[in-house]
Amino acid sequence: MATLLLLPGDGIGPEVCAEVRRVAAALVPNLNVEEAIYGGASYDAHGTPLTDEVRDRALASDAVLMGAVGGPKWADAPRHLRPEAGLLNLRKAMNVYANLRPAYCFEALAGASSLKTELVSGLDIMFVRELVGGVYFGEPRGIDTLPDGQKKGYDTALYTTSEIERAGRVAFELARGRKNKVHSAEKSNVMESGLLWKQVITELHAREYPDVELEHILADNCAMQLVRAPKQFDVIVTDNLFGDILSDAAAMLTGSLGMLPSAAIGDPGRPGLYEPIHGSAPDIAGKGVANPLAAILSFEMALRWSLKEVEAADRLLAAVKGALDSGARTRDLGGELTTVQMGDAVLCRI
Ligand SMILES: NC(=O)C1=CN([C@@H]2O[C@H](COP(=O)(O)OP(=O)(O)OC[C@H]3O[C@@H](n4cnc5c(N)ncnc54)[C@H](O)[C@@H]3O)[C@@H](O)[C@H]2O)C=CC1
Ligand SMILES: CC(C)CC(=O)C(=O)O
Ligand SMILES: [Mg+2]
Repeated sequence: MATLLLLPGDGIGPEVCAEVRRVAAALVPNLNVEEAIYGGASYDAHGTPLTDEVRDRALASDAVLMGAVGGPKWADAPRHLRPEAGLLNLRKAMNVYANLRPAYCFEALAGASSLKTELVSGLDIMFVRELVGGVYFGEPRGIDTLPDGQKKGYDTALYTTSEIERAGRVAFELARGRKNKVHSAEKSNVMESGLLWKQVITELHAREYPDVELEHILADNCAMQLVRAPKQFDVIVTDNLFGDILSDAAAMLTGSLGMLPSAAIGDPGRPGLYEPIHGSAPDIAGKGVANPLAAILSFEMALRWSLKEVEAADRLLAAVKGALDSGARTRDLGGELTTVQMGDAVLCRI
């Protein structure tokens, strides 16, 4: 029996993960769903956002699905003990270096926002965000006091050839099964790590993927093009920081940040880490109004990528589509459904 480890985390994390639990029970009753405490909740209970025990359970499971971590309550915790540090440490420990973030617009939502229907109808972008390197992990970093009393805050943006290559490979492979086009986004005009990124992707493309169309794009232009003409993109491969920001922006093309799931994968055979791309949303936490679809769709990705339950994944995707087609909308989508009611709308179609 396969094991899914649920890490609900903080804020709306437990609310959206409760819906995943209900969906999992109805859809794949033979799946062993376990749960563990993590993030700010773990810091409160154990003094650390990620205990060794939870890390080891994650590594031993078939897939991990987390809600979200963080919030103002832990803003003053030491940097290495903040909930977000627990998340970074888990990603690193699991070595899930490629974060797939699909910005897919359900047809029912294409005309629902203030965005023009023709801009987003049929939108289907796959971000491949490098997830365990770059400026979120680079050393040295810190805040030091200078001799004149000023302070200096600094981070290190660092990539190696192999880190770029393995993310690039995932992007090119994915593109081959899609529209065969990769945009590589960086800032090679101002950053050395960006220059290396461009060189390595260029060489990898020439050597192993000449059949795939490759275009290099500066990350700031990419942000603008995502808003201007998003359907020009198929696969976008980019670093940890730009991928974080560009995918949040693209979420709004799909209707809401509450719609975008993600799959973080590493080497074949290793467990994947699945998470909605949104955070713990402290502004709505505890109100029961969060959109659970990003978490439910992250479970759909777990079924597809790690648990090899493709038929169940297809059924779940159809159920989400059916719910949206019938007009089910949480507040972020302009409706009035609660988190549980949106869960019900999906469940009754499974
Ligand atoms: N993967 C993770 O665990 C992440 C954690 N964070 C953490 O979350 C905390 C809050 O960060 P924010 O900047 O506020 O970003 P956020 O993503 O939590 O929220 C941004 C806005 O989107 C809304 N939103 C997010 N998810 C939603 C959903 N499912 N349904 C409806 N509305 C939704 C929120 O209400 C808020 O107005 C911070 O501590 C941050 O570090 C942020 C991003 C990712
Ligand atoms: C460490 C996370 C809080 C960074 C983030 O926003 C994300 O991974 O989406
Ligand atoms: Mg983010």
